[in-house]
Amino acid sequence: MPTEVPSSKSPAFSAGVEVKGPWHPDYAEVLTPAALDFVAKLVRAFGERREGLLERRKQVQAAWRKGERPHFLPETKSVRDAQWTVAPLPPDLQDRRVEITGPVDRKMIINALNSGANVFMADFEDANSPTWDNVVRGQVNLRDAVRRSISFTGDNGKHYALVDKPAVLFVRPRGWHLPERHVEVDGKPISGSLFDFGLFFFHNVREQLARGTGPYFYLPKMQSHLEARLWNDVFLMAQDTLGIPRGTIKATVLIETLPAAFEMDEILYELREHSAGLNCGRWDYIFSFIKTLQSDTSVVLPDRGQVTMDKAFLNAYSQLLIQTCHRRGVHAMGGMAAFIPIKGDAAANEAVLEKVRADKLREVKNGHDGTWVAHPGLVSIARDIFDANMKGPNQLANKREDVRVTEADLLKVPSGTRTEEGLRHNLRVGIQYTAAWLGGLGCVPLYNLMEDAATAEISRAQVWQWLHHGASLDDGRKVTPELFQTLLSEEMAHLEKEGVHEKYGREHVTRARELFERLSTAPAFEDFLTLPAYAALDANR
Ligand SMILES: CC(=O)SCCNC(=O)CCNC(=O)[C@H](O)C(C)(C)COP(=O)(O)OP(=O)(O)OC[C@H]1O[C@@H](n2cnc3c(N)ncnc32)[C@H](O)[C@@H]1OP(=O)(O)O
Ligand SMILES: O=CC(=O)O
Repeated sequence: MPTEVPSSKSPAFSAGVEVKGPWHPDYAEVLTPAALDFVAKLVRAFGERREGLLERRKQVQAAWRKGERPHFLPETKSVRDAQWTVAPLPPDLQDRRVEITGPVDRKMIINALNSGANVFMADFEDANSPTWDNVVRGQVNLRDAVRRSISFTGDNGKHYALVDKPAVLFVRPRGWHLPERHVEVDGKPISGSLFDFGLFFFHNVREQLARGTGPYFYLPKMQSHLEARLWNDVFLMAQDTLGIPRGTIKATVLIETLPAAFEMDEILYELREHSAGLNCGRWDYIFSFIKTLQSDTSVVLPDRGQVTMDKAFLNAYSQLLIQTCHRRGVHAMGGMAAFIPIKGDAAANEAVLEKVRADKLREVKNGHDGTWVAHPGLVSIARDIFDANMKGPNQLANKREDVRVTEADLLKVPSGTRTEEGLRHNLRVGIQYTAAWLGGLGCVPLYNLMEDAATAEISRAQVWQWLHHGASLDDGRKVTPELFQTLLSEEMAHLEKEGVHEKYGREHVTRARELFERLSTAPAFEDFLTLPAYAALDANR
């Protein structure tokens, strides 16, 4: 949680490097002049290219709006057809059967590293609200975690420290679209990705190598292999600058946008010296499916709860991901079941665990090499399924040559119903999550599900889509602005009764409602919820 930020002076940074955020003495551990020089070097080398790629996203989206569709690229056919494999992986990345994820909160980092999972992915992206304090303190926490000196004592006196064999650490920096406005280089806010990656790499790479592990990353929300090429070039410069051998960094790319699913080979190829495979980021993928095909009236999805991994388009993408990774000799990671344990209701809890088991069983049988869980209470559930069905450390030998996935398979619109309750659920979840996020919490339990930026994006994108296309509900009514306003008022009253205003702060709920309403009713689809939300986030925290 954010802590009070006393005012004290920051050190002098090099010319052109400015820290705009409030200063706390604890930050001095990571916001050193040398570390920020390193980040600034990356920003100066790659900032413009990043901006160009973000501009390219806009142009490509404009073409999709006019009816073009993502497709396998003719110009990279030779990459897809050729025989090549990615560089071998270090020993501690051979077996990744269970990975836990979570925000960069100090207590949660310790809990996750101690959870018994093979890997912990510390998340500056979907599970983190990027307040200044969260992102800097997150770096302090990870620095201490890498050195195994991290500890924490809760208000209740409970003390937390690391076990002897913690999980292997991965870090997910923010996606290319997100800025870090509290640091400027040459008068411009910098990239959140380069800030998160650069600081972590600078402070920890040597310590990690000395401890027999390495700098491992998850790379989110990429839309093309050109964006992967940018990451690869960042890695090369980062390693060269610190005198670290090329290929030391390993990164797993989340395939969590629809266009990226058409460029999986190409993404692995760009990163082949640094690749640690691909992961099915299913929640963002569903969001991206809506976003990419936003203007197509025939692509109006059913209730969020019905868009499950057995739907044809999701099944096709996960099978193609497994086939692609195994052909290239690298791990194909499964995704996140959003279920979390239910307290105080044994039967409901068992039902949830059964759903998680079924999800993990589907993944391991398809050939995934590991999977994600959102909560320590699910580690053993996922492990038992993978232990029983995956005999070696991974399934790289299972080439899945039987898989045939076409462009049409990846674009197949899922069938199902749209209901008033589905619409209400999206309103409740979208507004509550945004309120929590504005208060500094990037991941919250809502109605027995883990909700983070990716799942909230689905909720708000669906509301926009249903309104924009005047979608029909199962009872024959159309989703009109009037119906939206009626349900929104009722749901706000419902949230008040549930105590949400007290829990997340009245001001945050009010701002979340305003934001949600504006994005839902806007004529044009907003690319990311977190961009306008970042503008609404208190810059002094
Ligand atoms: C779509 C995607 O991008 S997925 C990746 C991003 N999402 C995530 O990483 C989800 C991470 N999960 C979470 O943040 C949490 O599980 C939540 C917010 C959903 C629920 O958290 P809580 O309400 O605290 O759950 P609960 O009360 O059951 O937690 C019990 C204990 O487990 C800990 N815990 C829960 N989830 C995690 C986690 N993912 N990592 C570490 N510790 C955790 C809690 O801190 C708590 O610890 P304590 O008993 O020592 O106080
Ligand atoms: O980041 C993961 C996802 O499912 O989205």
